[in-house]
This record gives sequence, C-alpha cells and structure tokens, in this order.
Amino acid sequence: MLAAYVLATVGLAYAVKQLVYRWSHRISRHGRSLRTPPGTLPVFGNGLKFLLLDRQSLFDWFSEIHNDVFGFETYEITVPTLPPGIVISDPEVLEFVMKKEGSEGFGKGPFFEERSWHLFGSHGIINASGQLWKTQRKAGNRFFAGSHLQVLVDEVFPKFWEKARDELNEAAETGRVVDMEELYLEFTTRVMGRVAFGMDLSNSHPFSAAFDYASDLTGLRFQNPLWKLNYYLFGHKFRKAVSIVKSFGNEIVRLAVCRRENTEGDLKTEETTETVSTDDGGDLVNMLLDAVPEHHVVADSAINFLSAGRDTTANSMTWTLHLLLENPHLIQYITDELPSVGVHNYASLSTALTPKSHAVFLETLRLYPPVPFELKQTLNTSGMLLPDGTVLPHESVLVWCPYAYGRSKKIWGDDAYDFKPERWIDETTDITNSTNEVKLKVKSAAEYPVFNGGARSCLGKRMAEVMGVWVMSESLRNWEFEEVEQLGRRRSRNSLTLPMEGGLKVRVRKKAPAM
Ligand code: HEM
Repeated sequence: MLAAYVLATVGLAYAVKQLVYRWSHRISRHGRSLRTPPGTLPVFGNGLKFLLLDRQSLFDWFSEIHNDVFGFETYEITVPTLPPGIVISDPEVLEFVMKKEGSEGFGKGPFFEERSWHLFGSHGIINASGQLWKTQRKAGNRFFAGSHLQVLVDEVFPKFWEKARDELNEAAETGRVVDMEELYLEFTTRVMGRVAFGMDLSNSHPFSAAFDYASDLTGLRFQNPLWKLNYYLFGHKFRKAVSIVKSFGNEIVRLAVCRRENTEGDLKTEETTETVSTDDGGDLVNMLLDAVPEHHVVADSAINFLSAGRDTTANSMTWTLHLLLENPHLIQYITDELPSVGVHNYASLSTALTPKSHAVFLETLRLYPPVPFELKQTLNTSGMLLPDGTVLPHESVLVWCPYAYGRSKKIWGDDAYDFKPERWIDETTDITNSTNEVKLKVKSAAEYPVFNGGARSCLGKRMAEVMGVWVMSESLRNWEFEEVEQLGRRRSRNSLTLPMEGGLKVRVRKKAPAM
C-alpha cells in the first residue's frame, strides 16, 4: 500500500514537473503551437514511434510526412522525458541553422553529447567546442589539403586495394560469393587506419568489432528515451566494448609518440605484427600531436576521425554498387569516362574529368546518406527565432533528416525517389565547333545536407568523393557483379550510419582486359 502511494506521488510529481517545464519551454510560431504529426498521442506524444520503430522505418516515416503532410513547414515532435523538439525540412531554415552554428546559436548540446560521449569522448572533434574544436578542425584541414589527398589516392589506395583485388580474383575463379559491404569496409578501415593513425588496421582487429557494437548501441540511444536505464542495468557488454575502443586509442597515441621519438623497436602493437609505416604522406595523429599537448585528447580525436570516415565511405560504396547493378545501363555511362589504368590517379579523377561518375556517387548519397539523421540544440540562453517565425526556447532540440531531404519532392521533383544521376549533369552542345561540354551541377548544403554545412561541414568530403569514384572505377573496370538474390528494396540496418541490412552478396566474373 505504502509502495503504491510512493509510486503514485513520484509519478504525479514527475508529471507536474514535465508540464511546468514544457509550459516554460513552449515552442511557438506567431503565438500559436506548432502542428504535430498524425498519430501523436496525448501523453506519449511520438515516444512510442521512436521506441518501437527501427531506424529505417523512422527515416521512411520522416520522408512520408514531409512529402504528404507538412512540406517545408516546421513541426513539433514530443517524446516524454526529452526536451521539446522540432523537425525542419525547409532548406531556407536549414541554411539559417547551419550559419548560426556556435554558442550564440545552435550546437550539438547536452542532448547529443550525453548520448555519444561514452563512444566519442568529450574532447574529440565530434563533441568538442570552442578552441579545442578549432585546433582539431585546423589540423584536419591541413591534413586534407590537396597534397595529402594526392598521396592517399596515388599511393595508399592502390596498396590497400591489393587485398580486395586478390579476393575478387579468387572469387571469380572459384565461384565463391563475396559480401561487397565487408570487402569495402575492410578497404576503408585500412585506408582510415592509415589516415587517422598511421598504421595498418584490419577490420578483423578486435577494435573494429568493439567499435561496431558500441556505435550501433549509441545510434539507438537517440531513439530510446530509456537508454540510461538500459545502460545501467544491461550495459556490461557496451562498457567492455567502449573500454576496448579507448585502450586502442591510447595505444595509437603511445605508438605515435614512440614513432616521433624514433624508437623503432617499440613499433608493434599487441594484436598486429605489422610494423607502422611512416612513409606515405604522414598521418593525422601526428598533426594532432603537433597541435594538442594532451595525449588523451589526441586519442579521442583520432578515434573520432576514424569513425567519421570509415563506415560512411564503406556505406556509400556499397549503395553505389547496388544501385548500379539495379541500373546496369549506367555502368557503361560511367566506364566510358573513367581514366584508363595507366592514368588512374588523383589528377585524372577531378570532377571536371569524371563528372558522370561523381554524379552517380552524389545521387547515391542523395537516396542513401551515410549520416541519415542530424540533431542540434538551441545553445543561446535567450532562445532563437527561425526565419519561418518559429520561436525556440533554450535547449530545444532541432532535428533534420538528410534521408528525407534527399527524397523531398519539393526539392528534387516528383521523381525524387528514382535513381537518376543525370539530374546532376549540365550538358551543353556548341554546334558551331561541334563540342559537347558535360559539367557537374552544384547543390547547396541546405538542399543537399549529406555532408552537413556551415562551420561543422564534413572535413572529409573531397576524400570521400574521390575514394568513391576510385573504388567504382577499380570495381567496374575489372569485374562484373551479380547480386546473389534479388531481395527487392534494400533496407538499412540500425547503426549510427547507414549500412545495408544483410550486406551486398554478389557473384563475380573477371572482365576481359580492355584493348
Ligand atoms: C560519404 C562519406 C561521408 C559522409 C556522407 C560524411 C558526412 C558528414 C556529416 C553529415 C558530418 C556532420 C556530422 C555532425 O553533425 O556532427 C560530417 C562531419 C565530419 N566528417 Fe564526414 N562524411 C563522410 C566522410 C568523411 C571522411 C572520409 C572523413 C575523413 C576523416 C570525414 C571526416 C569528418 C569530420 C572530421 C567531421 C567533423 C567535422 C566537425 O565537427 O568540424 N568524413 N561528415
């Protein structure tokens, strides 16, 4: 009896606190409340939807209500226990939010940081702010300058692609089925291991499994209002995975410091017997050590860079190949413009020389953005006013869904759901001197937020594009692929990024060498 009384009192106190909080943090537009999505419940709001739907279904839901109900109108979503939130879909509003990144406007805020800090730490570029973020951003900018990218493409990619090439050749001879998602992930893990850490890192390293597990659960925290309870009651495996990730980060920094001190004898990790290489173009961890004195910050940062670049690029390659296999006429469309083997280098993969291949890549990311969901919070203590008149109190959560932006009929037209790389191409024919100019169209970050925009735009955008086109070229020039099963519309599986559920299983045939 007493227990029931205590429970009821606690429940009532909580409900009153929530009501007062919501009233004092009311979101409004021109003095009125915002509309809410169809199916919003009186007490639970949209909480059950977030709790029960998998991430893919949630992205489909965002796309449907954008196209069928709200269009560009900003609407409100409510989840019990969470701060009030809105969903934005209007490129003009998004442009404003991107421009106002920072403590006077919008930022990751406690909502994002609380959910992600176990995995990403609070010091790495993903969660850092102020001077700490600026220093890492500067080091990253320096790293991704043209000369490093050129070394990456011309020396690091071919070296790490050898394993993929051998595996594909062997599969072509034996008829073995290959999971291209795994093959691409192995390649991007090795490239990013080299970029971020200056070491040869395989996807079979225990770090990778631990990282994958921790990032899948971190992704789910954004949907589950009860994630803390989960963490404290059943978080043992998650804590173990995070500790593997952290120790790996610390070990990387130790190795980098040894390398700087030229103590070659120490340059072997516990799990890998391969010696760390220092030749091809330097690595980020070194640049970070130049810029940041605290080793634990460098460790967080290096892990952040690896996570930003590894899965995103592998996702994009997998979806690109899948969409090309579904639209085989496009394979010829791009192989015609790809450079021959002898000149397959950084300079030959510019957007000017390979516009159609870039178009295929960008079109894939429009439909399958590897970062499908974005979230910010109002950091300005006086709140913010959006260009559409929405008034946001301090700490309101803003959400936008790049997946839904990519499928917006208002932005892309009625064929928004179709894969049409031509929409990225400007083709002009000059009949006087019979020339044909093919150029890649540019879209603003606010209409195409796949790489984010503003101060926190993706640092690896050019690297991702060139890597995507390079891998497309290597894959399509040398082998023919056939999906093992026609599975209909492919879905993504729960994760922080957008991996393909079930992977991409193919049979491979070697192509005859081009004459
Ligand atoms: C197709 C591949 C990629 C996509 C779609 C992508 C997308 C994004 C997006 C949406 C953000 C903003 C995330 C946020 O709000 O915090 C971001 C940030 C970032 N990306 Fe990428 N990314 C890709 C590849 C890469 C690669 C290869 C790197 C190289 C390491 C990289 C490095 C970063 C970094 C360091 C940030 C944080 C920037 C900052 O907070 O200042 N990304 N990326």
